[in-house]
Amino acid sequence: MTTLYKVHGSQNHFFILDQTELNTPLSESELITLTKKITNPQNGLLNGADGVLVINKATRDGALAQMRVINADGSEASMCGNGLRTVARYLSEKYHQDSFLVDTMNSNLRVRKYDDLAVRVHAFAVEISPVLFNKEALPFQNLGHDRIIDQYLPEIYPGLRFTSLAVPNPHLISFMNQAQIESNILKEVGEYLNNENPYFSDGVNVNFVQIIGENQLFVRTYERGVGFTNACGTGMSASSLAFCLTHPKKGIFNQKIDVYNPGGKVQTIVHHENHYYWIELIGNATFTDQIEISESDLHQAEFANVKVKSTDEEKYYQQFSNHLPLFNNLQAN
Ligand SMILES: N[C@@H](CCC[C@H](N)C(=O)O)C(=O)O
Repeated sequence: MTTLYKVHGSQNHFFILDQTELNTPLSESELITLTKKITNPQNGLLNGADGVLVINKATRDGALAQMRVINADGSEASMCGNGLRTVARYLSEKYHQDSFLVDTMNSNLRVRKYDDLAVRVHAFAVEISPVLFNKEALPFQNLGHDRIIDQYLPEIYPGLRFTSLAVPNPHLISFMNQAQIESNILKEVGEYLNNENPYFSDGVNVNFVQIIGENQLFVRTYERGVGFTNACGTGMSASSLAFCLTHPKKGIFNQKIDVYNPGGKVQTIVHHENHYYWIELIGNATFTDQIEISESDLHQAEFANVKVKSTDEEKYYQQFSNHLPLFNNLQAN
């Protein structure tokens, strides 16, 4: 038997699979089949999820373990901010360390245990980097720009200004008012750019942002490989950097920014050091369920005989999020 964990960061839900605990790790095709099946909101396990976070032995020196991110559609993402917080917690409890490096697709990233946000709402802070703006890194084409920072892009949506950056997964960000953020525009743009299109050939995570006040944002995300999600950690981090760059009177470098989302709230700190940007993402790492499954059922993505044990952490997370202020009709509480 082995154990899977159902977890969330700001209600961005994942299953954690620790391949180092298995006698035979899942093959690539088994991982994709498992992810597509277990994350399905209708027929998956525990109402599905946005992806599977896979833990392997580290491949880079200095890291405690490797994290891979498999999106719900079976594609692989280079990073996942909300997911990294939950993996950081898992590894912290497994190896009894509070501060360490996690090996991700492009680099080792720093993670550290953070003060609980409320009673039984455990939190971690994680590094989001490297940050890239060039069109090859996203990638984007046919837009007439090498970098997109606060540009009108009528090809994508008339009247909106966009900023695009990779952290290192790709994001397209637009600042807008409450009516626009609550409208159907995100669905339209997100679906268009995550299907065959002339501009973002690998798809892109689309983040629509409402400025609430100084160092305060609300972010709504259409996620590549997933669709609408309650929260996207890399998206909220990329949006915070775009905020500091394009609205410097309200978004301040090196200060905490409150980032609200339909699933709760995180905080970010945008750093600009030696000509490099990096973002610290701070938020909950909530473990809702522990799932016992036999290795052969795991290899076959068969869930009929699993044993699920729920924790009490969701109740405490709900108490925490019920006390957050409401800014629009998109928030869950
Ligand atoms: N929700 C994640 C981002 C997951 C990756 C994304 N779907 C992609 O393909 O880039 C987060 O919390 O950062």
